[in-house]
Amino acid sequence: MRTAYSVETVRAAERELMARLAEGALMQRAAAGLAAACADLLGRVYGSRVVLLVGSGDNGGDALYAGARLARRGAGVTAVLLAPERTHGAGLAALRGAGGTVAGSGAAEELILRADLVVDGIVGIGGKGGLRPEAVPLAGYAADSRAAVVAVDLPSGIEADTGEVLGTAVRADLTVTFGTHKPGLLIDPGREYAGSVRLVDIGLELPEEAELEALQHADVAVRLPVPGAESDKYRRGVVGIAAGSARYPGAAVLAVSGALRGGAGAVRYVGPAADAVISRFPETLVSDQGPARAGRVQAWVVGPGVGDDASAVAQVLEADVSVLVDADGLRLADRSAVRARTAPTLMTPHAGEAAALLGVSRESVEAARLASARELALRYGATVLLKGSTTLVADPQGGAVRVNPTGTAWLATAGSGDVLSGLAGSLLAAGLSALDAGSVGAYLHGLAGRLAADGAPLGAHDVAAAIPEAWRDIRDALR
Ligand SMILES: NC(=O)C1=CN([C@@H]2O[C@H](COP(=O)(O)OP(=O)(O)OC[C@H]3O[C@@H](n4cnc5c(N)ncnc54)[C@H](OP(=O)(O)O)[C@@H]3O)[C@@H](O)[C@H]2O)[C@@H](O)CC1
Ligand SMILES: Nc1ncnc2c1ncn2[C@@H]1O[C@H](COP(=O)(O)OP(=O)(O)O)[C@@H](O)[C@H]1O
Ligand SMILES: [K+]
Repeated sequence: MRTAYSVETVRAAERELMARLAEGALMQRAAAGLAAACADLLGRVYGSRVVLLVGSGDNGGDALYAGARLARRGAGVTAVLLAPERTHGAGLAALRGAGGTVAGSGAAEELILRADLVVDGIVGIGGKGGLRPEAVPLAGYAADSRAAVVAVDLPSGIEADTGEVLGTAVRADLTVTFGTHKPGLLIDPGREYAGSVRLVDIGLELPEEAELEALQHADVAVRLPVPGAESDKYRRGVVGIAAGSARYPGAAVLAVSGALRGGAGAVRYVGPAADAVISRFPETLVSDQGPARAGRVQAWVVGPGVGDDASAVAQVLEADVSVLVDADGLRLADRSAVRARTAPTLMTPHAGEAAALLGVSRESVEAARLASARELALRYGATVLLKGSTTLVADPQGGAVRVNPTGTAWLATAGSGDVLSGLAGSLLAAGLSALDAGSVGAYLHGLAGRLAADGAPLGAHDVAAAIPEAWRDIRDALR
């Protein structure tokens, strides 16, 4: 499991550790890791041109000490100081002692454009409210330069706790982060600015419960439902799909296609698209009765393409089994009916649907994904899977939010959300908790999307077809 902790938690762990270590030891650990990562990226350190962007805090101190290490290995290192009178003194002395130089901000543009490597030490976890005006041009020069850009701890200008980007931020090829990932490195839009992320262990002792968790292959593998010798189709779980309409029969077909590959023993379809479903997937059990009379299931999926069938949504919400609500179902679901449920509920909005439920703009959900997912979970008393470039899954009772690391923008294609709803619903029917079904479903779906796309456009049905390959890839992690 990859985890991320809030700034407050990092600060507390840092204080606790610093009390036991010699002064400056922690910064030396950070700087050593940073310098090693820069050297790896440069390939050849000797003779390379390195520019340090140095702010007024310890983030700038890290950059200066790392710069000193690179200068001792023969790099030409120049520091651009944003606040010369408040620069980390010992760090600056170390750089100068190693042969590094300091340039005024007037020389910054030319230096950065000619550099091989730019080290962004403008601001780290002490930053708030986006880049200050004096730092904005430097981010622009770094973006225009052919130099590799390495961010110290996090790209300056992204909010460490949320991934929000207020105005301009530095775009990094690599972020070298200390002690733990910060939430903003895993959640868009911040994640996009971070490039690849390298974690340097500086010995922080962190609490059990993280702010954010990203499942990895091994974590998913142990959660995948696998039939045993005693299994039969009913014991594996039956998932009911209430989806589709005369206008949108395809949504039903796609949700069923995901459900058939999600580990349930049987898929029961209820709705007006039974002919389309059966002709594509003859193994589906179909019913033309409403969900309340369709026969037993262990979990329901309701919503994809149902149009205005509020009755199907209301019937499903009354069922005493796990329920996944998606798409039209989100619009039609009565909030008090969702809140009154005692069995688990998983809601799967994209940013636009989440915005409508919260009564805010889509842009504000996209800018503050973590807060939006948490707020929705609280309001509805349901687990919320917020879809998009970094899919998040939040439980209503709090705890670590799961962030999905496997997505690909190729998944932004009509109907791929329907496949996800069937898939995650199937995992619910197989017995996973709402948090696990959502996060394991998103992980499989993202990986299937990557495998199916392989760098080229795909259709939603391709994602469903690639789920078994994704599943096998994950299972192999246990071998
Ligand atoms: N925690 C750890 O375990 C370890 C932490 N370490 C390192 O320390 C870093 C944290 O250092 P930090 O606390 O000194 O804060 P930092 O990020 O340098 O920024 C504060 C300074 O920036 C300024 N400033 C603020 N906002 C700004 C903005 N928007 N745009 C521009 N400037 C802005 C602000 O100015 P002021 O408000 O005072 O005018 C203040 O002077 C951390 O990220 C990591 O790199 C490692 O060395 C070892 C282990
Ligand atoms: N930029 C993106 N990067 C990664 N995944 C994305 C991106 N955009 C959308 N997705 C994923 O694609 C799927 C789209 O679902 P949804 O918006 O419900 O579309 P539809 O209603 O057409 O099925 C979701 O799983 C979502 O997380
Ligand atoms: K930084």
